[in-house]
Amino acid sequence: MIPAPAASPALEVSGLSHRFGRVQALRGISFSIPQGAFCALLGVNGAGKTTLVSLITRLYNSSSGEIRVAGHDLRRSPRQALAKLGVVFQSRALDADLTLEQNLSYHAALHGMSPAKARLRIGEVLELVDLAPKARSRVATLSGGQQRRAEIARALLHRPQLLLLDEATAGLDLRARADLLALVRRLIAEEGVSTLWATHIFEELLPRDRALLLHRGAVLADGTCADIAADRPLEQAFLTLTGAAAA
Ligand SMILES: Nc1ncnc2c1ncn2[C@@H]1O[C@H](COP(=O)(O)OP(=O)(O)OP(=O)(O)O)[C@@H](O)[C@H]1O
Repeated sequence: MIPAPAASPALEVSGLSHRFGRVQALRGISFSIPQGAFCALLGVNGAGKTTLVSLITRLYNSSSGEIRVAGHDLRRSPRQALAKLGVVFQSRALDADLTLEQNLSYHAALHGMSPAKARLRIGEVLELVDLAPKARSRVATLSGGQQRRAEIARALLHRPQLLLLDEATAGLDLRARADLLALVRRLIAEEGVSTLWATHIFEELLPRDRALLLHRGAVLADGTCADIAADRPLEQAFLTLTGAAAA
């Protein structure tokens, strides 16, 4: 294995394509996310967001192109690349009948951590997501927002450099959404974790946030929300851009 250069971007995607039978879901897309950055992934239904997330998590193999996580090529060094990746899926990955601590111990063991290391790290991640007092609570007894934070704690166990969140705030109330987003922004600032955040909720984004707008499998815009919005509300810019591209 060739060691990754120290200052590699958290994620580099180049010339990535994928097709499902006759449907070309991604058409040679390229972009990169530097270390310690937040990037929103936007696009109408069917734009290719889930396909992109599935290729980065190696659920599917791409037909062509390259994905590098923290400098590690996902095809040639999958173990090293995936070790740098934490994922929060839309669906739940924690067992609701077990306590938070039991769930995290199980996932720490999957990452090959010794019980002693796991205990330490579980304490750290629960502090990070403000759930330390809930360690012995069954996941089923946590609120929706707490459960999403617990999922983030799970995703952080192995100290990833890139956190991938697929509509992590879907179904949460306004307060829980704001708290979750504040947590992710704190992780970026304090832990240097980069984030790719797939969302349909524009109010979550700040003008300075980077956004990648996918449309029909291609990158339609890549820049700050302020640049993409160009003096319009972001939502209106999104509708105009995707409408014009569809015409
Ligand atoms: N398993 C599959 N088999 C066939 N076609 C698929 C499959 N998964 C996705 N597609 C097609 O690939 C294209 C991209 O879909 P994808 O799910 O990546 O979009 P999306 O941006 O995630 O949409 P949404 O916001 O609805 O989740 C669409 O045309 C979709 O119909």
